[in-house]
Amino acid sequence: MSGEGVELAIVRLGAAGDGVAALPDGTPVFVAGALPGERVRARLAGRRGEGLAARLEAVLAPSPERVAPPCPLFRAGCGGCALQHWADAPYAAFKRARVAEALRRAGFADPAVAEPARTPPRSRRRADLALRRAADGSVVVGFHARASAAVLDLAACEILDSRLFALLDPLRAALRGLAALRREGSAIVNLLDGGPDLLLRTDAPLGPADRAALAAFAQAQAIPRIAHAHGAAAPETAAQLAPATIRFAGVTVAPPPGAFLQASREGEAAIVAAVLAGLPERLPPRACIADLYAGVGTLTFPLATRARTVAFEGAAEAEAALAAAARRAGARVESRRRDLARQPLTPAELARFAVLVLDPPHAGAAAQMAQIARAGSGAALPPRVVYVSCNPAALARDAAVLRRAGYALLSATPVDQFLWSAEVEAVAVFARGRDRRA
Ligand SMILES: C[S@@+](CC[C@H](N)C(=O)[O-])C[C@H]1O[C@@H](n2cnc3c(N)ncnc32)[C@H](O)[C@@H]1O
Repeated sequence: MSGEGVELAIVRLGAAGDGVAALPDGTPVFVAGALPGERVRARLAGRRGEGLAARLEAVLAPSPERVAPPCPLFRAGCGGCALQHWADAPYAAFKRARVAEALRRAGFADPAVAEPARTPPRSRRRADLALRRAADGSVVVGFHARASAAVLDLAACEILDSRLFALLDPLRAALRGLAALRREGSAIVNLLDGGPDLLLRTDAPLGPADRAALAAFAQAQAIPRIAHAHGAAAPETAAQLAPATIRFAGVTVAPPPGAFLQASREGEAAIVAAVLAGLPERLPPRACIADLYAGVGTLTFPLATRARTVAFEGAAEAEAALAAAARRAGARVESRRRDLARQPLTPAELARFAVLVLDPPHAGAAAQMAQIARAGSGAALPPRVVYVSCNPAALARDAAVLRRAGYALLSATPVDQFLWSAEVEAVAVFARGRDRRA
């Protein structure tokens, strides 16, 4: 069947942002670049999950919601964006619907889902870029092409913060002479308060000449820190001109190279605002908040302005950065390094907290949710849960556990942090027991 040309009627958009049609036998077909309501010609290109993938060849009847994509690389297939060709109103409604659908799947019949909090173009302050050395020795720096291992050179970009985009040309020039980059690598760049923090991962070790070149590059571009890792090894600092720091609720944190940050300042602000709005209006003086999957403290320090907060994080370097920042600032924060997949908080541990905040990775918080399920609906559990999700499928699974444990859904706020992608984040607030009726 692969290679066959077909005409398809697109009925909806799938979770990855592809148009979805059905073959006469009901098999779903996923067509990147096609929009709901369109009739398209496509070529079948192999299996994809339960269905088939197809390459878009022509839009025979375009949707009135189709718009000209703002970035020239979008048409070339850059994987940084999936939905630039869709009008803003249906695009925003799609993001909201993904969150509503996840909560419905969790068993909340008519979920109250707010309009998405939006983030502007050119505001992405964290990017994981692929590096490929070309045959002529030049280095391609960019995102992977959609559904392909190829890397598209980022000659234009509508999502990256312009300060990061401006760094790409000098980065290409610096990498051209870097012996440690033989064929391929990656660059994670985080825009911190003092400038871009760069973590380069390459396929050969760094020699003395490379170190000198990176130091000169850092100097010329006012980059506070460049770290390097060879393959999967732990990063080491290659050049440091100034402290690499970022502030959360007035607390200065020194994150490790490549640390997780919310993707944009605006996204972080929207998530923090929704998390704080999800706390009970009045917290008793001795109330304690648990912040699970705390990273370097993006949510912890804002939460600590409202009550004593205990942060749990599995990555050693992130937890150490959070703990050191809390100590220096004298914040109402206790920090614990803990692998929550192997050692989730038990029902007895959870019972001491007035609020449980969770911001798990993409896979969700299955082990932690199993503890909540184990506690049963009569057990003492935190009366309030604030769940920060970056994956509607995981939200659906985890919210279903909360519902069965007696939690009601109070609110849900989608956050569109990954502009023009199909991703959507959300802050969902749940309450139980007396708090449920408050
Ligand atoms: C989505 S990030 C959230 C970080 C932080 N809340 C923030 O807003 O920046 C998820 C965090 O979970 C941590 N994590 C992943 N798996 C974990 C585990 N099994 N136990 C504890 N932490 C884990 C990651 O290191 C990462 O810091």
